[in-house]
Amino acid sequence: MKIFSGEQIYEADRFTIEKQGITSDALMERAAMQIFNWLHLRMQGAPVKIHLFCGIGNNGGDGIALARHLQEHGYHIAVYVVNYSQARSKDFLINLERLKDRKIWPEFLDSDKHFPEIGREDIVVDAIFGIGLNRPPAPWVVNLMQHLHRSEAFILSVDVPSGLYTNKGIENPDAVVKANFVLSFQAPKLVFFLPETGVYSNQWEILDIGLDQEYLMQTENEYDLIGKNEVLPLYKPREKFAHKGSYGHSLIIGGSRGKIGAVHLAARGCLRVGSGLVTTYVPKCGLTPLQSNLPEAMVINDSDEYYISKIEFDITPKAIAIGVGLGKEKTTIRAFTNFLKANDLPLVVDADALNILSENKTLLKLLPKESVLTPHPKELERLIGTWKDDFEKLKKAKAFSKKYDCVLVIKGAHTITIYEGRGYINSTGNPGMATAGSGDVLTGIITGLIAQGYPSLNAAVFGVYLHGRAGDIAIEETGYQALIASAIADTVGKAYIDLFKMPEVTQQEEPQDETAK
Ligand SMILES: NC(=O)C1=CN([C@@H]2O[C@H](COP(=O)(O)OP(=O)(O)OC[C@H]3O[C@@H](n4cnc5c(N)ncnc54)[C@H](O)[C@@H]3O)[C@@H](O)[C@H]2O)[C@@H](O)CC1
Ligand SMILES: [K+]
Repeated sequence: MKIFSGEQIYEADRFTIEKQGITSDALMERAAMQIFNWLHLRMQGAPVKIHLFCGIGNNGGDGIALARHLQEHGYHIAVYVVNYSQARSKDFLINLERLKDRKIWPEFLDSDKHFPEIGREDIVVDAIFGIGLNRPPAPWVVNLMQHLHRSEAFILSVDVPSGLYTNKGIENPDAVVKANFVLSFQAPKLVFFLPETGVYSNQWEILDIGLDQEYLMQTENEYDLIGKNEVLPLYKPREKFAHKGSYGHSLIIGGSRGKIGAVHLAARGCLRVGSGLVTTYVPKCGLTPLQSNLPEAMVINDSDEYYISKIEFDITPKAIAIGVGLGKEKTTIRAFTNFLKANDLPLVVDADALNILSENKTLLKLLPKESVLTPHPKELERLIGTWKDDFEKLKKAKAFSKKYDCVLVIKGAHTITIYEGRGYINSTGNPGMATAGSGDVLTGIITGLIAQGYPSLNAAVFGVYLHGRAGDIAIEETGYQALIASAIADTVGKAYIDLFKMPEVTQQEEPQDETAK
């Protein structure tokens, strides 16, 4: 699913209005109607008090129009205009008049003197700011936001949690509404997926307000949200007359004393994702545990007992992973450097191999084209330097990926894969996956996909998706806390099967009513 910038959404808005020959007010009416339908379907007329806090721009206009529909259906509402500016939008004013025509008189708030009482069981609709926020909210508006939070009422934000910018980070964490649910128009917003801003939109859903499909299809976007529909075209089916050699030989180099498990987990993910053959390259101490616990994997031994000291092998793998459990012994750094100088096979670089690269940046130039690097946030910081907010992080990550022609997989709640100036945001996974070895499994999965002939970028995007989906399926049995990395690897099969499951049929929403009287 495409993610658009704020400007692109405004442009889509203008384009739609012109092409469909409608007014901007009609578009606002669609938006309000969609939110109303969503709420009405769930509330079924329940006598819960709904407090609507509406700004003076179009986000506020959406809220005011929603208030009218709620009132017409007998809901118990209270409407407030958060009067932070006199520059009211045209469509806000049109809807305010419609409200007054129905004898609904909003309360105007313009200081922190009289904030309304809100019960814990009430619902708050946050339509204070939308994607038009362009400067910090006034202090009294920040206080109002805190008042909303203190009420502990359920907060439903319209389009975005008020106070979030679409193109920069947060200046004051108190100046953003923490939404329980966000109903966003037409396309998800990038801020929902970034670690600093994503926490303000706990759950979200997209409402289709009929923006022009042609515009949406043709507009080049920088970020995509990756779900089943996006990965299905990447999937390579197995051939009837294939043999294990057809699906590639993966080599996993890593491990050190006490960290052989990391190699085991990577190899396990690699096997489960379908690599035809998997060989591990480990210090001598890794031989017995690997051979006894993972008989499907072959083992090549380093000459050193406890550390990788020389990387030499006489096989020709189709993909190599390096770094899991590797450690940073001097002898290992030397071996890694020599390996990089000689190697031209596709690489997946993780963990200590990334740390060695960060400390010896000249080595980065030795990476083969389209190598996949899989840093977690701390490893990323060591590679690209610090950042002031997530937007700057993405900018720096793109520049790094361009400079070294590598696919950068930024691991997190929503892992983002960066390549050629674009970002692919993963939608699968859960907090249970923040567990030891989960990243090793991912490294193995991506390597196994490259070995099977997937281009690096596809392997990264698809691998991250499968890894997250496996975690999502696995927690159905284990819950978050008890999920361990080997279970993620062992559930990759179910994640594959799940790719071809039809979505369950959801309840039909009520038909739209676009008549604004
Ligand atoms: N195509 C779409 O997506 C549609 C968007 N609509 C709504 O329109 C919203 C955008 O509306 P607007 O552009 O009017 O902007 P907002 O309603 O987000 O903001 C209100 C206005 O206040 C001003 N402002 C910004 N920051 C301020 C601050 N800190 N203090 C005081 N004033 C400030 C700005 O000039 C801005 O235009 C969307 O988020 C959405 O809710 C809908 O009405 C329907 C169509
Ligand atoms: K809002």
